[in-house]
Amino acid sequence: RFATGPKGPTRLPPGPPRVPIIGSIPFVPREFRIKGRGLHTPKLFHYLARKYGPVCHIWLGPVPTIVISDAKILREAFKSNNMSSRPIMKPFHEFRYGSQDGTQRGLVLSSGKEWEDQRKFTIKQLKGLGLARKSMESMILYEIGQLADLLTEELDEPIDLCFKTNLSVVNALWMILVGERLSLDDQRLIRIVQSIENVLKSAQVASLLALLLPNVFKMISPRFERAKVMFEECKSLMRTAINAHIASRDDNNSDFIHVYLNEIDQHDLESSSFCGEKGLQSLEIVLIDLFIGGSETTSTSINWTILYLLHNPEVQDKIHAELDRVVGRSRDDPPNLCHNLELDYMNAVIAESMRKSTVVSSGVPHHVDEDTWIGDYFFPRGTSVMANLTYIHHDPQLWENPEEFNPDRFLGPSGHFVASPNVMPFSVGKRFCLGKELAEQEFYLFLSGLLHRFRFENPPDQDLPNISFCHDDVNTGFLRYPPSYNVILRPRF
Ligand code: HEM
Repeated sequence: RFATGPKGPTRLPPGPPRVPIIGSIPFVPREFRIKGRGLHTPKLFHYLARKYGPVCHIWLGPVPTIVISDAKILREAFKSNNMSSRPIMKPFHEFRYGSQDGTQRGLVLSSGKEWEDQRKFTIKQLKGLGLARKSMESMILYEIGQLADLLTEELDEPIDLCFKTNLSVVNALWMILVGERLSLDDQRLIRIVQSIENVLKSAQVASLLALLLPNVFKMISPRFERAKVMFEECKSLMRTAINAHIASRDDNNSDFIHVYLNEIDQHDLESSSFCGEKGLQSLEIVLIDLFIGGSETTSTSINWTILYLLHNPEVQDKIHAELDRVVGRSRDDPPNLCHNLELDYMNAVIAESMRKSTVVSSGVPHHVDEDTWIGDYFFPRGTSVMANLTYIHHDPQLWENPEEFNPDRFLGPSGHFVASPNVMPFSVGKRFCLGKELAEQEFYLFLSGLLHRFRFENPPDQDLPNISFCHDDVNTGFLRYPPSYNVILRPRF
């Protein structure tokens, strides 16, 4: 396990004290502990960064977690091979065809050669399936058209957009991965979206503690059983889709499941994660990882952006003016990927929204495999490492008035969009989000497509929810959700 001295791992960076087994939890100030829901991780990590500096630690149970809150150090650290695996996450290996030692199938929680092989294959296939080709774009545009038509039936009245955008984003992914187009009221689609939502909501970061004390957690927490049921539901949906592909193997088919099954056929070495039954299990979990990784993240980012626009109507006016100038005002010609190059203000709004919302607020934990120095900071073997992305996105040394929603910070002197390396919602380094390119394209196409068709307004009787970071009381989980709100859609033409 970790490099220990008589009092635990040697040379940990600064951090709060701890007691045996439950670690630093008793020393976490009350304001960051939310009854029944665990720790408010984004706020707690902010507090740790301010109190203990850019690299500090906290004991979440019996294992120390190092929290990196500095953009430069994070880039260096996550570039290292020594920090690109995941901590052993028992008891979740039980859901994911894992072994007793906690190793598991799939992309998000696997490590070593299995992770490398699965990641390399998935990235190659996502590209091959058309990320760079027209087909992917037209699939997403079709979904946006469907969503816009559905929303047209609910114009001029307050609606909650979240579930609808989520349905649409999952449907686009379903088409890309499974090769099947579902209608937005298809009961299967609704079940998939609900199951993914439930898995994510039951997997709070606070249950990190649970991961670290797996047997205690399993015995006492109803959350574990709930998460297990939800995950099994997702698995059965994926297995049905895989079996349907196996039953009708068609060489003209080029969706993800099809190419993965072809890959399984190429492997007969038992040690390979693509071999035989293990390959089929890997495919199931990879699909779930892609759906879980790619659905709520994208739709939640869209929902944050719409809320920022309700707070800043002048920003929405500028977007509309730019869309009218670059794209025009015809329903038959929605914004596409070529327009993106000319939509500087839209790109600035997206970057600012990604910065402010940071939907995956602390990334996914990494594991230190070998003692490692990053500059002056020592990372002992066996510790977990988390990226304090929300803090980096609000770091006053990087951002002027970080609480302000100000897309202009990403415009150069001639009004062109200038990206910043310090906006890192997809994390950085060896393990950065493998869906980044797809997510960026979807986010841009959905947002610009909806804004092309509609104007978003705050219902007259609704007080806009407070969105400042210190008022965020809802977020204890892996994802940072916006507070719930309604919106009125007005047609633009
Ligand atoms: C706005 C949308 C998204 C955001 C903000 C986001 C963010 C992230 C972050 C922060 C990580 C953790 C990286 C790390 O461990 O350092 C991650 C991992 C991952 N994401 Fe995304 N993501 C998004 C969309 C997507 C999409 C569309 C997909 C796929 C369809 C996807 C699939 C994954 C997978 C499979 C991983 C695990 C990668 C690995 O462990 O190697 N994500 N994402």
